[in-house]
Amino acid sequence: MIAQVIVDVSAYPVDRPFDYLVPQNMEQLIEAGCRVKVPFGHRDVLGFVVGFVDETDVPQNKLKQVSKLLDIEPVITEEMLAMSKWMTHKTLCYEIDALQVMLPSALRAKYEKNVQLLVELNQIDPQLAAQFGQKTVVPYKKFENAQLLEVLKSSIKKQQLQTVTVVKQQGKMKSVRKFEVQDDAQQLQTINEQLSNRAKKQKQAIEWLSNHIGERFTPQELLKQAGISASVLKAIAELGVGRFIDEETYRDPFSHEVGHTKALQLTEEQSTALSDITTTMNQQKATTFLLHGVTGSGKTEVYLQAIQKTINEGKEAIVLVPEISLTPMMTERFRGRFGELVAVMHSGLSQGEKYDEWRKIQRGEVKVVVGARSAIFAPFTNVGLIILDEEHESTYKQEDTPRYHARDVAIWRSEFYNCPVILGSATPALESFARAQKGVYHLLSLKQRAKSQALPVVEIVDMRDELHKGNRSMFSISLAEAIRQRLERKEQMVLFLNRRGYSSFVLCRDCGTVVQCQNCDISLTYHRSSEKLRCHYCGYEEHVPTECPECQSEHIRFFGTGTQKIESEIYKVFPEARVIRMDVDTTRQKGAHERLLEDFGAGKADILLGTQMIAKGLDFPNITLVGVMSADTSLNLPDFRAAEKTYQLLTQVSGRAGRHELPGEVIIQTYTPEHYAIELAQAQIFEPFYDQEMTLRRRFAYPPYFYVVLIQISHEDVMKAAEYAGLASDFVRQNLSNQVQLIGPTAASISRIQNRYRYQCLIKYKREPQLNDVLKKLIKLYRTDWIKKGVLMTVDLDPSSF
Ligand SMILES: Nc1ncnc2c1ncn2[C@@H]1O[C@H](COP(=O)(O)OP(=O)(O)OP(=O)(O)O)[C@@H](O)[C@H]1O
Ligand SMILES: [Zn+2]
Ligand SMILES: [Zn+2]
Repeated sequence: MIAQVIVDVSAYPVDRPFDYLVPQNMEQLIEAGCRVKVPFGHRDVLGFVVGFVDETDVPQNKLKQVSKLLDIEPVITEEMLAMSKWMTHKTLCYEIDALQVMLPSALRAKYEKNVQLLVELNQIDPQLAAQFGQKTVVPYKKFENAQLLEVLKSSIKKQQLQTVTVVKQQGKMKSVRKFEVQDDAQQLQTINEQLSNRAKKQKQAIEWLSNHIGERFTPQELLKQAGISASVLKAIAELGVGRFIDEETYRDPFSHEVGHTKALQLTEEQSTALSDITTTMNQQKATTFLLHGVTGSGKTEVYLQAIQKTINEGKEAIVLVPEISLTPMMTERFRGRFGELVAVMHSGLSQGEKYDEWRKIQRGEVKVVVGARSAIFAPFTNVGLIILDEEHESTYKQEDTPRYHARDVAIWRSEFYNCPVILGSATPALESFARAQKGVYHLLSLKQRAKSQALPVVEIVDMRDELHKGNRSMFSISLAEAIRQRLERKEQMVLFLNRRGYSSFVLCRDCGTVVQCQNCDISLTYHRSSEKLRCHYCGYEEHVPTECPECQSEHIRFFGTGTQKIESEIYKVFPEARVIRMDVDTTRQKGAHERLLEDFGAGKADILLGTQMIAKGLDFPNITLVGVMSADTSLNLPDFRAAEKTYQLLTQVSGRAGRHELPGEVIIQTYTPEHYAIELAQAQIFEPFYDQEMTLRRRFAYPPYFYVVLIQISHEDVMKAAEYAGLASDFVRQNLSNQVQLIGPTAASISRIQNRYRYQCLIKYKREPQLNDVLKKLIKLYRTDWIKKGVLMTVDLDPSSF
């Protein structure tokens, strides 16, 4: 028996299956999709068994044996093996990368395998039973050493036993150091009385702590709440007032219970959409739906009821949400409906937690997975529905190899299972809407909000006028007035800071010029500590200018985009306001995201201030005002999708207002009110924006009219980078048809990153049957030759920006 193995070595000549002899004692155990260890060169490497052959061209004396079988049940299903072939072709990656991306990182890391007893000991094979003794979980190694793997495997098939894998956590369990006040009030009093009156601070501390017996605090909390310093704390701990402990912080991925929800009575539009979807389910037809519904139209309820049907039929559903914001609120809505049947997968989970969720999916213990991009690889084997919420989000595209788009994987899987895909959004990607227009996708529209509320009224404020009127504050007169009203009426509001693209930059308030790096096509970042502007890509620095390089105005200054700065400004202007700030700083801690939103939902603050992470998915009844501090920051990105992204963001964030009974209002502050993306976001109707943007895409030959491929070449030597970029583009030109538009080689929009010069060529094409083969040959050239000369090349068949 000969196994074909893809080995974990990313190098060109290795990107194919290798033949290995399967030792006799492994023949009954090994299956396609199992991981193995095989000798490669002078060492053992990890590999995946992808198939078996009877004969091989490898001469007998060169044929090596599989050294170790790592799984007796496959971790990669037949479906995934087929998918990895497709992905390798579609994204031009190594097959090993395609296989690895489908597995949780725990399966690539160190782990320990155990075998667990599921039935009474006397029900299983006596040889196996002997290994257990008094225990119910014993190391897998014991069975391996006793050469019992075949018996074990058949016993697992009968569900008498199961393998359980414990990830060896890198580093220790996470914990925080806390002070636990002892719980004997009497004793505290005694300690206090015995203390000399001179130890005033210690006495005060003990008195305060006497009201908190048995409670735990971090030293920081004690300092903040009771003014107890570290040294005082140490002293009283020695007296026996309490003790320091390490409290475990990571537990359940869900921080609390969720109440159960029932299916809502659907609106007419919702039920039409749902019935179109269920019809294709009944017909077992792979159909991709674009569910285009205005913000607050109740797309989620449509998802929930479609999933219910999927579960009723004994099938499974995959729900993707963008990593950035939806996870806590969204997962709650799914858990509220489907309870224990839901697994979650997002980057906030520890490696071990992720692996546990993955196992629940693999064992079929859950029926729904809600997760970020990589959850599209959930190892379900009877998928009945796949949903991509906010399908336009660029995070669905992986920017590293394998450069796959979750939407493409979803459609591939739906064809495998003959089930529907729902792409949902209020602001679909242009590509998706174009496909729906052409009938490739089936368009479903929700034009009304679920409770037939009006969309909020949007006002655009020209910040240049504000300055000319003498208002130097970061709040326009309109926005300040609107905030004041909400505070009076005790309604809630969202203040949104568009930080996509850059953090803090210098902007001329007269003409709107932003100071850019002289080497890179990117704005410079302001650094307060050194009072300098620095380029985050190439390191270029300059002093903050005193006048505008374009119009010589003196009104050029650091534009305070930091949320902290806005927060302190709010407190200055509205001292009574209660603010919750949500940005990378305040959400770093696990669970912080949920907690802040919960507090806001419970009315503990008037203003939710934040960045991208608050733009979507929020559904709070009391929000009646959304303020956008500066709309245009994302328009300056070197990206053909900059306008589209800005429009999407503004529409999404506007959609947070007035979703329930109270009407909503939106105020968008901008320095470029005349830009169509901003003007059209005011109306919140997608089609006019779509038409206008499509006109431009056609004129400049961008997607969706043309497909694009981006080839990037980098080298430490600028001449070499240019030279190889030239070779790459010549190669493409000579081998493809003359219908292709080739742009470049040019210096990349960010021309140097970390001392590597970057050149790029852009291929635009409509139909090019040879494309993949030609690119494969180019990659071969690179992997066999150029790479040795210090060149790095990447090929992206669907770049999201360039
Ligand atoms: N049929 C219905 N009857 C009553 N309320 C509904 C119905 N469908 C949805 N809702 C409610 O309307 C609100 C908006 O729905 P939902 O959040 O699902 O909209 P959405 O389209 O996903 O919005 P967005 O894209 O803006 O996040 C929610 O509070 C939801 O509970
Ligand atoms: Zn630079
Ligand atoms: Zn200027």
